[in-house]
Amino acid sequence: MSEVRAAIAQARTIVVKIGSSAITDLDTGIDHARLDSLVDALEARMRAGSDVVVVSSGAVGAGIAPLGLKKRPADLATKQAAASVGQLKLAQAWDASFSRYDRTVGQVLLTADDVSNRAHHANAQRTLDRLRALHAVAVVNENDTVATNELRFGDNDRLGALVAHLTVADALVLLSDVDGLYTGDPRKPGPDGKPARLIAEVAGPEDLDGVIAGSGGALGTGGMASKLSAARLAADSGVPVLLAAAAQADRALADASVGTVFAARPQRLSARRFWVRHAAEALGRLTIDAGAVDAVVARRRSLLAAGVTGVSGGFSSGDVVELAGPDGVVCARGVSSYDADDIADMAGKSSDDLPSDYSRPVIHADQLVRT
Ligand SMILES: Nc1ncnc2c1ncn2[C@@H]1O[C@H](COP(=O)(O)OP(=O)(O)O)[C@@H](O)[C@H]1O
Ligand SMILES: N[C@@H](CCC(=O)OP(=O)(O)O)C(=O)O
Repeated sequence: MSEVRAAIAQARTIVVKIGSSAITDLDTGIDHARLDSLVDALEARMRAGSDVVVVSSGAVGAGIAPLGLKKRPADLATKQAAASVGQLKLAQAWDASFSRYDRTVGQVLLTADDVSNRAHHANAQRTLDRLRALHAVAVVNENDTVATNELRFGDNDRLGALVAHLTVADALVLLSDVDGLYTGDPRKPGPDGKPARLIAEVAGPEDLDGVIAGSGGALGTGGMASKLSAARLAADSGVPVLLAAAAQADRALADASVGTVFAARPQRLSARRFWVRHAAEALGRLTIDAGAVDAVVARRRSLLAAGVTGVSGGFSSGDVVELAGPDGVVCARGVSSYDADDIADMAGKSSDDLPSDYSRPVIHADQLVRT
């Protein structure tokens, strides 16, 4: 067995994210039989000594049938109404299923701000830790009914990876309706007419060359692209990932012998750099010239005012901003040393031409993370 599979099989704390398609059905809502067999596998893993945190999608999926809707709603208000009906049913279903084992369940609904704001972050972390200490299973989802389009996690694969970071988990398991990562969408033939192939292990980004990450099913949100970016996020925090079918949850959780595994980077990013790169909301953008892109990306230098060509957003010093090159492509994120208005005045000026109050770099190298 590969080292990555062994690490996942032996992980002490494990976050298991379950996709909508694994536990809900458009016509009938929650599939209780499938949920029960998932809980059987989760309970077995807990009895073997692991702490498990569940990230469960399915609120919108579970609300569709009770509201008499025919398909996953596209507009925000109906999606939120469906989530409000469905989340109640989902939490009840998890509770009922775990109660077969006398196991207590706690519902944790997070908004993006709970993770991007460092003070709230500590709060969410404490709640998850305390539930774990009290031997209750946390069932986490996005607080869909209050989240707006601008401030969302985007999808629960990302939420799963962020929760893995928050709980300093040793592994993240993504359970879906597909049994792993394929070279292309397994529902379609590849560009060469041949069927897509399952990839057993992704050691690094080079193994993803040529892979086509397609969209999801009728109930899923992000499709394969969101799973790949969640795997990258988890890798940055030192957490290996297993992507497998929910129907194979027993094997996925018992010995990680199915699906696709993604290796973690050998050294996890520090909590601060992880926050700058992945968790914080960028409150503005600095456009920088080609020389500054080279300094920041290739030479890992601080960003000086001379290389800034444009400023957007109403951010303050201490906020996270994106850096984009002349082509508009974001190349880094960092913590700004100044307010947006000050940078607009400083832009393009060399350090010698700036008053002494403005002698610090716009973003210090220690506060910059390449994307
Ligand atoms: N390269 C790929 N490998 C595997 N599945 C893929 C790929 N491209 C697209 N898919 C589709 O992504 C779907 C899973 O995404 P999604 O529906 O969002 O799942 P979930 O609800 O579990 O989050 C699969 O059903 C599969 O058809
Ligand atoms: N928070 C949403 C889930 C969004 C989502 O990412 O769904 P999925 O792609 O099925 O994991 C819900 O509970 O319906």
